[in-house]
Amino acid sequence: MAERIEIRGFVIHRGWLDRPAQERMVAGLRDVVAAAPLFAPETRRGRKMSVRMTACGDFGWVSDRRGYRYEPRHPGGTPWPPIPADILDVWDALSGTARAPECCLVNWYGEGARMGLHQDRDEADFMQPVVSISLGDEGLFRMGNVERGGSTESFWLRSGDVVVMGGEARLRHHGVDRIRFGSSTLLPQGGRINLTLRVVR
Ligand SMILES: O=C(O)CCC(=O)C(=O)O
Ligand SMILES: [Fe+2]
Repeated sequence: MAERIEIRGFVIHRGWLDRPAQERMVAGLRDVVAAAPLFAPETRRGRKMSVRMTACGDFGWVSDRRGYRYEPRHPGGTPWPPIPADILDVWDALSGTARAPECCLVNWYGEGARMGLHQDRDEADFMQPVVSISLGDEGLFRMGNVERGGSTESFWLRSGDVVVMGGEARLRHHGVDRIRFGSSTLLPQGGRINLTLRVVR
């Protein structure tokens, strides 16, 4: 059984996926990335984010000088590939909602990549949780408040951990300060993959 840890309403299912399940998930993601190549999103100011991204499902999240938004197509023009069944299984087991996820955002953290503190608020219904799956290298996940600023708490997420951001945690600020590059042997090239499942509309 995976251990359940709750910090500020973020529910961390420690070790939810065993190693074979993680390996199968990574294999499925290779097909996703082949159909929808990773890209480096640009902020509105024209800076490249350090995390590389792609998505699967009905929508993917894109960020460029026109702003942040969900789109039904990859920046290359093709529709996003479907969400693999084993990823949907995690949502079904842990989301606690009857709705199906419409987006699985794929974040790839190489050496030195990070994600600043932010809220996930481009979705229409904040009653729907975001379910986050970690694969590969460990990442230092920081959890803050709904308002900007104030105290934060951090937790090292490991490969196979799943975080459910729902209820009071849904609009809390969170981010990834850094990864421990090379701490996991799951991805031969190193790095960390984070998947976030979301209901968009
Ligand atoms: O990489 C993570 O663990 C968090 C990712 C995240 O917060 C996001 O994609 O919105
Ligand atoms: Fe987020």
